[in-house]
Amino acid sequence: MIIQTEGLTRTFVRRSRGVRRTTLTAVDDLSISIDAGEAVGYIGANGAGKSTTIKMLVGILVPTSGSVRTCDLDPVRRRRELARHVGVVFGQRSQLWWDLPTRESYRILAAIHRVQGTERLNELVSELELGDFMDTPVRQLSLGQRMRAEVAAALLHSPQLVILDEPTIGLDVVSKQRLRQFLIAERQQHGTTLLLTTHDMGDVERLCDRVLVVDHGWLAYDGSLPGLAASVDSHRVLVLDLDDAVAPLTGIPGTTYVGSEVGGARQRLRFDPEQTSIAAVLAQVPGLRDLSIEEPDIEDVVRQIYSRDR
Ligand SMILES: Nc1ncnc2c1ncn2[C@@H]1O[C@H](COP(=O)(O)OP(=O)(O)OP(=O)(O)O)[C@@H](O)[C@H]1O
Repeated sequence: MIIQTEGLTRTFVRRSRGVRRTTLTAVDDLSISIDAGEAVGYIGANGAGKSTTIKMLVGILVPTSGSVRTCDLDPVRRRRELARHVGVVFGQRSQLWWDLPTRESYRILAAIHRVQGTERLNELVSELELGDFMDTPVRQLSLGQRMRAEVAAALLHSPQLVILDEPTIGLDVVSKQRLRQFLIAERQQHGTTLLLTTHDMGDVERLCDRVLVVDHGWLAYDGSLPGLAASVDSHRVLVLDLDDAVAPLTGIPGTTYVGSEVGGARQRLRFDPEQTSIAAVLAQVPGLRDLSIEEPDIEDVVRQIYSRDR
């Protein structure tokens, strides 16, 4: 097991107007297990408790109660040893030296982590396409270049676990794609475990085979991405193209009429796969020319989970 938490909880005491104290539970009784080689998306609204969890996983923050083990170590007591097994990328914060040429940061990091030889660095430079700006000071890099450089910095010591906090924030489509492809390949080649927080559902769809949703500090969902869609009211929608414009197709069992276009020649019906089958619905549709199915939009699904009351 790479990450194991049991009842992990962290509270913060806040003073309002200097006198009254309120206690905020940022992470609430979190129990999760993540196996070696998994790729897990950790998602939740702003302030849901994602960063607080990550800080406890890497030993920056001490839990109020409960237990946590990362790479089989107690992160607070064995923080330095843990750093050898974990790479962390914080989208907003840099671990590179701003005024030095990019390559110098790698030289320093290689010394800190006692990385022998240049084989790993060469691999990262080639796969993340860093070659063109290795001699450029970090502060002059574009956001996309810098993010790739950050990922290389976090992975230079070949960590077992890579934690990425908003790795694709602000990146253009091509840079996002490149970074995602790199992470997929890194995981395949080295069996690296990935844990990423993101507000970009594309990251989760492309990179993760498991998703954890945290809501006000507690775990609202743990499972696959398709399962997440099924866990809320997210029925699929049948889009029917008909030979002729007809009156709204209301009243087909197991379906709800959503709307029509082209004067009624295209109609949308929401259906619940547990109540009816597509075949049964189509048997009642006159003059069907074409058909498509709209899957639930994952952003909508997540929005519904966030807005759900506890
Ligand atoms: N050092 C602190 N002192 C007091 N409250 C804190 C502290 N750190 C975090 N919090 C509070 O704990 C809650 C969880 O914060 P956290 O940063 O973990 O959320 P997050 O899910 O990472 O949010 P975001 O998506 O905005 O990064 C928030 O209400 C935040 O204000």
